[in-house]
Amino acid sequence: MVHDTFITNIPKAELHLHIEGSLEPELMFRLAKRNRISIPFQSVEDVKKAYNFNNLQDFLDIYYAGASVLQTAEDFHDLATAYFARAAADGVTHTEIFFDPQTHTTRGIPFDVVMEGLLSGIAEAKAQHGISVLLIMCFLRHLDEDSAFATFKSAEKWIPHISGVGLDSSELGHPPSKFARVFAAAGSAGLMRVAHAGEEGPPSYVVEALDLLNINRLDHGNRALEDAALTARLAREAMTLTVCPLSNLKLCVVDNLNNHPVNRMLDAGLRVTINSDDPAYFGGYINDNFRALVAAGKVSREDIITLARNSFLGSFLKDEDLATQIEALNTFVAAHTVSH
Ligand SMILES: Nc1ncnc2[nH]cnc12
Ligand SMILES: [Zn+2]
Repeated sequence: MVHDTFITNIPKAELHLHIEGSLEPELMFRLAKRNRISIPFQSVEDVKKAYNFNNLQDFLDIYYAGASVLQTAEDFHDLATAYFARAAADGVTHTEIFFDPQTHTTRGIPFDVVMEGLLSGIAEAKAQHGISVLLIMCFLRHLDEDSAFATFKSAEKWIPHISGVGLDSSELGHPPSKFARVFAAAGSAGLMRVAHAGEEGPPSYVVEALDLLNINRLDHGNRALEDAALTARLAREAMTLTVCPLSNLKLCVVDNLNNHPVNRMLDAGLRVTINSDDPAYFGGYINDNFRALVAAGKVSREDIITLARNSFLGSFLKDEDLATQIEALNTFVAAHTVSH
């Protein structure tokens, strides 16, 4: 396939990855057995057959059920290290992962157990793969503001280990405005802010995320394209969009990758990045997303370089670390440029 090894090896960051969405069926079975949890599937094939979704909610119902096998710090450690190994093999040198504390605390799993497991997984991955990792704690938008504030309170002692807050789960009917106050509190605590908006929700949700949540980065953002003034604003403000092509396909945000808006986004001057969202559920990790776009004729080799560069520019890396990552990318590109 065209650009295959180039995609594999180009240094890149992943900025939209739900760690719970990287739970592969094999690990789900292993953890179910280890923790004596019953899951409504007989086999790995059975699980994979269930991964047919008509919309975001269809997926979320299965995703939350799958997360029930995660019980101990060791489980979160194993989940995280499996993803980091896979990402490193895909040339990911930096990743900013989402985790959903409420998915676990509402089942009686303490916040501290989640953090201890993830942090030990991160330490191991840094040592083994040299990958750098930042953590983004997401609030579930189908739950209320009080629950988000309670989560934020539980996070207090862990704040030095958390880079930002995010907003995910069922978008329709749960506008960003619902979380304006908790995002303001997070901002005051020095945290960065991101939000899913415009995945299924209207362009007005993207405007709310910008104006009421003061986001530093927009997750998905597809439907922003329906509003020309909003698109121009996103380009002018150099807002990074974390776009997830295979997720969009699986959740019927697009009917076909030939109709994916990534090229229109690039043409509009948007700072687009490519990400896998929930790779265990959507049939591919980050490079599978790149490859699918190339196969659909959506992106060129030059675009791949732009997308990789955007992934670092849109990251929350600090100056010196950002410069190091960009330098490694430039070195790679220079070494892989055919001179005429
Ligand atoms: N794509 C997505 N949209 C909203 N919430 C999510 N949680 C996990 N994946 C998600
Ligand atoms: Zn997502």
